[in-house]
Amino acid sequence: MLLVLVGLPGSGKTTVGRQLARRLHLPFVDSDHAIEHRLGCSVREYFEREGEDRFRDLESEVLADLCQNHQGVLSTGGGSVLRPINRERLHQHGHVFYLRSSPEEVFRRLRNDQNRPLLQVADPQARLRELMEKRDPLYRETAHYVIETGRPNVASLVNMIVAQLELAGHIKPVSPPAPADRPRVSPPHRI
Ligand SMILES: Nc1ncnc2c1ncn2[C@@H]1O[C@H](COP(=O)(O)OP(=O)(O)O)[C@@H](O)[C@H]1O
Ligand SMILES: O=C(O)C1=C[C@@H](OP(=O)(O)O)[C@@H](O)[C@H](O)C1
Ligand SMILES: [Mg+2]
Repeated sequence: MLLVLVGLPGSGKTTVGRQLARRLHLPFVDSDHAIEHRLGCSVREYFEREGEDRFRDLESEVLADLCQNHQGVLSTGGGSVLRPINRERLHQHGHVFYLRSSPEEVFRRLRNDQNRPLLQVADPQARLRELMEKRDPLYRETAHYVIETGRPNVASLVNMIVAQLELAGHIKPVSPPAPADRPRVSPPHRI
């Protein structure tokens, strides 16, 4: 089984994907990490040195390989949906979850992050709004499920994905998370 996460940079694909894999006892891979492993340098470095087209070529190759050979959770890079062939492959091989975040929310998270080459511009918030406008339909086209990442923390998002998979009959009901992974509930709501 292949579970795929797509969404804007900063929507939580890497973080949520890793926790989801841990929860379901599945192998985890992030396509950007696989690319970095092949290159021996960071995505940002390669992107800036060789340009976006070269990066997208490599990204397509790595995604094709992972769609064929990886079983478990696959967190993608935010631009994985740009090429139609990637969208088709991901949709066909995986159960795809779109972590849908607003540009404002993502901006708050990534304000001080220098690893996203597309956001190293004078007005990253405007850039994120452009990315959202262009990519939201592409994420939707690729995905089987849309998960709104508004308020929930990482553990709650993992729970939502697990619940969707159980409901669709793709996995058997899994045991509740270990205490450390459980979403925190503030005291007035504790039962
Ligand atoms: N649901 C969430 N709530 C709060 N912070 C989050 C959430 N998801 C991710 N983050 C934080 O946002 C940042 C970007 O997350 P990351 O997983 O790298 O996103 P992506 O892989 O989609 O670019 C990280 O610092 C991460 O800890
Ligand atoms: O949105 C994009 O085009 C990109 C997102 C990045 O991954 P994250 O979505 O994990 O930040 C990374 O693949 C590269 O910098 C390009
Ligand atoms: Mg990531």
